[in-house]
Amino acid sequence: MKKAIYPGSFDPVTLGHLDIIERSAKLVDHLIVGVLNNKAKTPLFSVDERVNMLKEVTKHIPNVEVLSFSGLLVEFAKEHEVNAIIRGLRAVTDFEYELAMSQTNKVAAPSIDTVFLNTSLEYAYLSSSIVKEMAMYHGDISKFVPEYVIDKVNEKYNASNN
Ligand SMILES: O=C(O)c1ccc2[nH]nc(Br)c2c1
Repeated sequence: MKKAIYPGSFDPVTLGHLDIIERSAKLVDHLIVGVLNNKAKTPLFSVDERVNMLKEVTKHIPNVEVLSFSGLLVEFAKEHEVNAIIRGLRAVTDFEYELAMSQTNKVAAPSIDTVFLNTSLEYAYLSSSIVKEMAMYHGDISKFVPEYVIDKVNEKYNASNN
């Protein structure tokens, strides 16, 4: 059984992330979407909120499981006996960091390879940070995130403006 993990912060999940998830799920028997609970950062959404949004927007994909994790990705990957870590590459600028991370992870877990998927061109510019910046200034984010996520993001900024 081929298992992979697609890790990220997903703060919030974007259409770019969902594109990678849908395509990755076709490549393996089971895909874990791993939501990083990074205590060093202050995300807009709690880890539970991010997990719940991902569960909702991936419920149409039967072989996808959404889990959160703290600490090292490779330890979580070993614990779940995955064969591969999947990462999306939007542009050349992503590659330097991703290459360093994949090489580090390979040393830490030689049995686990990192597999890169090119982000679809329509989402190559997209990031969670851009979505949050647009929403902060009440821009239209409907082309950037799944429909279920639109209101969740806007509520965060409408609440903070009151
Ligand atoms: O949203 C982000 O910050 C982010 C970062 C890096 C990324 N690579 N592929 C995708 Br989709 C992607 C998204």
